Amino acid sequence: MTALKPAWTREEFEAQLRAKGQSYHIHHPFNVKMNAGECSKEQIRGWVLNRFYYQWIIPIKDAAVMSNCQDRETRRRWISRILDHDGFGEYKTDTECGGLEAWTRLGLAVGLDRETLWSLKQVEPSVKFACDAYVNFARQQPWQEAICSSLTEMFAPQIHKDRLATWPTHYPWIESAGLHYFRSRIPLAQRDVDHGLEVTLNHFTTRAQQERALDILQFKLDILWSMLDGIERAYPV
Ligand SMILES: O=C(O)c1cc(C(=O)O)c2c(n1)C(=O)C(=O)c1cc(C(=O)O)[nH]c1-2
Repeated sequence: MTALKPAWTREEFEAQLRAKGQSYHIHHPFNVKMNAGECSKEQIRGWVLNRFYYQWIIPIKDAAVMSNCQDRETRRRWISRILDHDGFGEYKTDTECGGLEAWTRLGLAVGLDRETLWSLKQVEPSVKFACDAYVNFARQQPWQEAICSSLTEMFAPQIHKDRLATWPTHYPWIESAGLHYFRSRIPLAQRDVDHGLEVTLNHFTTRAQQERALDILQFKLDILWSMLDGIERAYPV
């Protein structure tokens, strides 16, 4: 009989989750190429167009998390994620416009038009399947597991900062206002991660549960990685 492994402490568990950053899509060859200034206009447009589908599903995924969540305090905090992306009110400020609109501005800045983006018609099937797998996971699994899967956001501030640091030099043809989305996400991602980690560290407490959390995070990392695989294949040059 194998002895039960002891649970990791909160600190050890968080370190294990953070160590998963080594398979974040920041290391995907397409992302490395993009931030090294080696992508063509077509490749940048292809990435923006396909990544729009991820932006599209995020608020739907967050609504799925809420629909499964029995805890009012969690819902009170989670709801802001939907507003972050869909916006609210009168479209008077960047915050009211929301992330989908900011991503649209990025699309316009790289030379795509709104109709092409919002029709979703040119999204690669493999990118669509990968994103839909994330929504389905949130619909079908307990809300704590769906929240754990959002923890790839731990690694997102760096990828946004990399784009802000490299794109203006490498891709001067992109109007700088188009990069607002990346700037806006840095503080929001930090707030999301604080909440996501709190839920995850509180919920997954036995060693078996903690290992399950690592598998969930890997599943989400694989979604992001496969999206870039699909984009790289569709836009080879
Ligand atoms: O540009 C990126 O590489 C990237 C990655 C991720 C992520 O790690 O899931 C998110 C975002 N951006 C992002 O902008 C965003 O709003 C977001 C929400 C979530 C989530 O899982 O709920 N991930 C991400």
